[in-house]
Amino acid sequence: MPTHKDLAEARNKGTATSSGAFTAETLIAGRYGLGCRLGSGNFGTAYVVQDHKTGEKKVLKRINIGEVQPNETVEAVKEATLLAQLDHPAIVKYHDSFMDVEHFCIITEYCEGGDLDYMLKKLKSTNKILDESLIMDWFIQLTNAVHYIHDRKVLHRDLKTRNIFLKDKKIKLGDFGISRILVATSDFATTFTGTPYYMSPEVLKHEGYNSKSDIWSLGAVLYELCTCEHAYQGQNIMAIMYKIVEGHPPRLPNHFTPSMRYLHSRMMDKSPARRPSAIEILQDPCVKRHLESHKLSLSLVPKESNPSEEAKAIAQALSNQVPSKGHKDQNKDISGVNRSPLELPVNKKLKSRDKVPPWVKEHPDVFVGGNISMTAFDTCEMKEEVDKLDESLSLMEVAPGQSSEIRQKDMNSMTESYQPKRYSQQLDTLKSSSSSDEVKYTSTKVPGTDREKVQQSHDGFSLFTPIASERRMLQLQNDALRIFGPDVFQSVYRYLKVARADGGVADEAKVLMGLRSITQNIKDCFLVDQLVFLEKQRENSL
Ligand SMILES: Nc1ncnc2c1ncn2[C@@H]1O[C@H](COP(=O)(O)OP(=O)(O)OP(=O)(O)O)[C@@H](O)[C@H]1O
Repeated sequence: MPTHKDLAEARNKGTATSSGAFTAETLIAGRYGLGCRLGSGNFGTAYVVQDHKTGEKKVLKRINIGEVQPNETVEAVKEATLLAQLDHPAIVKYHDSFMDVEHFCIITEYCEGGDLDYMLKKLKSTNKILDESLIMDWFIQLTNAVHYIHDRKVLHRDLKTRNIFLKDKKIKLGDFGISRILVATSDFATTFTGTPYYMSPEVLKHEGYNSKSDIWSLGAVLYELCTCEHAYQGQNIMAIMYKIVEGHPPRLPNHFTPSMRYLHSRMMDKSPARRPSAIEILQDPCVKRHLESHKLSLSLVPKESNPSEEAKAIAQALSNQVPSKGHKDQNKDISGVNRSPLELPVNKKLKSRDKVPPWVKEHPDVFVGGNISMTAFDTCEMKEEVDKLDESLSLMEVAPGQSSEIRQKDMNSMTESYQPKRYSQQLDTLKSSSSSDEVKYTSTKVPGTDREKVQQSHDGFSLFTPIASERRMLQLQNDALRIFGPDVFQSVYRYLKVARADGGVADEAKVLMGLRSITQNIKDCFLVDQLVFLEKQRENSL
């Protein structure tokens, strides 16, 4: 099957790829002729299809969901229908969705220019960068799209250059809502999918996703447009996560105008409250100046339809859907923004391997989600990274004495022993405090003290609580205990606690060597690594 690159090359040469021809035998849903494979992502495979009704080229995303319950199918299609209501020139149009045996299929607009990630990598390889004026054009189109969805109380949640496409030299924000449909059912999993490069500090700390988290990601995309580099670099995913949460946000290089650099610095402010909203960005002097100088003011900012009516319709449709058991407030994002009640159990394969550990069975009230699932983040990207590190490590020549010296030193300095933590008390408090959608303030008990911490929604749009973080820690703890057993888990935990004590900047090769001395199952050590990371964030916040 030809890839996107083959397609692009064929396009440039004005030829068709051999398997790019549409054939009658592969007519899908009685309407779409299967064409070239564009590529595969975390959840499925994308193809170019030809719509036999309209003659247009479109994209088919085929997601293997295994066996689903009929009601889940209905919910998925309902959700997709709602997303189809979004209509904006800078958003990839969502046309259709249907079930095809074990696949959930989504039909979207085709963007022949490919994605920005691919384009920027190509630019980088030829040592080129984009012109500031073009960057501003694209950035404004993107912000416009983000403003459009936020206006309708919908979050993107997965803004990244791989989800931004080019069509007729215009920007299209794509995979819109795909992440809403594709992530596993557990609500906390939704904050931890995909690549970490664009994730805001609050998302990585599981403090909640809100509209300002999309703005952070938009800032990371702007950085990439300006430099052809990710905003954060690191040896592996954990290193990147620590940098995002504990380091200083990156700044645009000096050759960009001060006003643009300043705007970008506000978008990547670690405090969500201080980040501008999408409309504030569009009103920023730097944006206005660009629009004026290019006489683009009206053409770039589309005429609004009736956002509040549309938002109401979307909210209404979502609230008609039955939330999953145990998720009273599941339909509402903590920011009050619509989120899918569906967050469909698409990742059946991943979920099925996760058996509920006895500890959870004994405490069903604690485990609100009722199921345990690894997210795409855990299973795909992180493991890919570990594989890469594993490969590079196996090629490294290490003097035998060296690793044992590290092990001995690190092990000797370990004093903390792992006590299985029970998060139930905090969760009970939090559950009751989060039951109302109108809550603007919430108080939580600080573990181990009789103090109460009051948290406040910073702009009336979002409410940060540590619920998701607590749940995530519980999930990680149980998963790791189940996989490693108590003894190995304890050793891995103690080792990583020391290794990450300095902010996660330890030499990853050394860390891996140390872990190898404890277990051969390096991949799953990252469950413990995440647990240590979240515990550290919690300690820092107390
Ligand atoms: N609407 C579209 N128009 C043109 N190409 C597309 C479109 N949607 C996806 N593609 C291409 O199809 C390929 C697979 O995309 P897909 O969205 O399935 O995964 P991804 O974006 O690479 O990863 P992820 O799972 O993280 O979203 C990518 O090369 C992408 O550029």
